[in-house]
Amino acid sequence: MVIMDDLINYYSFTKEEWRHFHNESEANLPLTPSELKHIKAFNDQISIQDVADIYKPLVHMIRLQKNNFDEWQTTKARFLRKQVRAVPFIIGISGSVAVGKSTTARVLKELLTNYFTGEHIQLITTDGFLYSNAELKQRGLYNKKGFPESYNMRELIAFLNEVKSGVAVTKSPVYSHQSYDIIPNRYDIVDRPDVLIIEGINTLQLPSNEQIYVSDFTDFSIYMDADVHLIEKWYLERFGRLMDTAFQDPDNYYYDYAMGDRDEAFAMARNVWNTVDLPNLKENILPTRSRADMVMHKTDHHLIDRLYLRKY
Ligand SMILES: Nc1ncnc2c1ncn2[C@@H]1O[C@H](COP(=O)(O)OP(=O)(O)OP(=O)(O)O)[C@@H](O)[C@H]1O
Ligand SMILES: CC(C)(CO)[C@@H](O)C(=O)NCCC(=O)O
Repeated sequence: MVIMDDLINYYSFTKEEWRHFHNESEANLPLTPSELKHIKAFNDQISIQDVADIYKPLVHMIRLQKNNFDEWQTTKARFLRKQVRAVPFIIGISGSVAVGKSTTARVLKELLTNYFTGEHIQLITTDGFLYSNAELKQRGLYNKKGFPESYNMRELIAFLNEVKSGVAVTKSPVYSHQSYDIIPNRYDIVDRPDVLIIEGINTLQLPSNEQIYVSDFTDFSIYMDADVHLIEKWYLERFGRLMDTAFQDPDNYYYDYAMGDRDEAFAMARNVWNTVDLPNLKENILPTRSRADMVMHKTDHHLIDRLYLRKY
């Protein structure tokens, strides 16, 4: 297997090296109590040291990149004698199921909202573009949820095209982990954001039947990476936590498992990991890693130990 250090087109940094890449004024800005509260509210296990060491320089770098992006959009519009308009900057976050994409996406949203004063930052997940369970069953894909063919990529790309084109009120369908299905007629509204973060296992994929890809719309892409055995551990740990919380709700898809034998429930979860999520990681997600602008590598306790930044 190719490891990232082998790739000649990436800079590789330890956490210690990376944390020095900041702009002095921002580095001195402490995390505000309200930011800390928000971050802890959605994940009380996250390392706040990582938020300071990793995400603050990252947010500063994204600021510089977005400034460049805005300038080029203006220059290009003037060259083409078109009206200058704000074009959303889109950040894609990819990686395995349970590697921590949602957590990273939410931390980033929180920090961007605080540091990009006055700008409108939105976050969506590609989960909403999965086919419904009924449709998946009809297509013989029910046991392939998360695989490239289980998503309506055409709809996802049309959505991103509308967002980039400046269409007001674009609709992103909603997936529920509670019902394990798409919620009919429910949408998240994306309304001309300055930055849109799009999180999902397929944000770096190249579907074979499309001419245009999600990555054609992203301006910065991040791949969350970790050893597969650790990711499996996190998957099962999360399952255990959900067994004690969300699955206790009679409307939850996994309610019967939460009420039944615990070992049996874990055997089922292990089986889903081994037959769906792990093969998907190996066949369809990991091969997209070398297309990312940045790879964040995590180790025990979700701590980030290395970062890779594309040189060119
Ligand atoms: N930085 C972190 N610190 C501590 N725990 C974390 C961190 N990131 C993620 N986790 C935990 O790891 C598990 C998976 O994280 P998360 O739900 O963010 O993953 P995901 O990649 O979005 O997964 P999925 O694709 O299944 O939605 C969760 O239980 C989450 O609480
Ligand atoms: C919705 C996805 C595909 C991606 O977030 C994932 O969380 C999922 O449900 N995978 C299917 C197998 C499983 O339940 O883990």
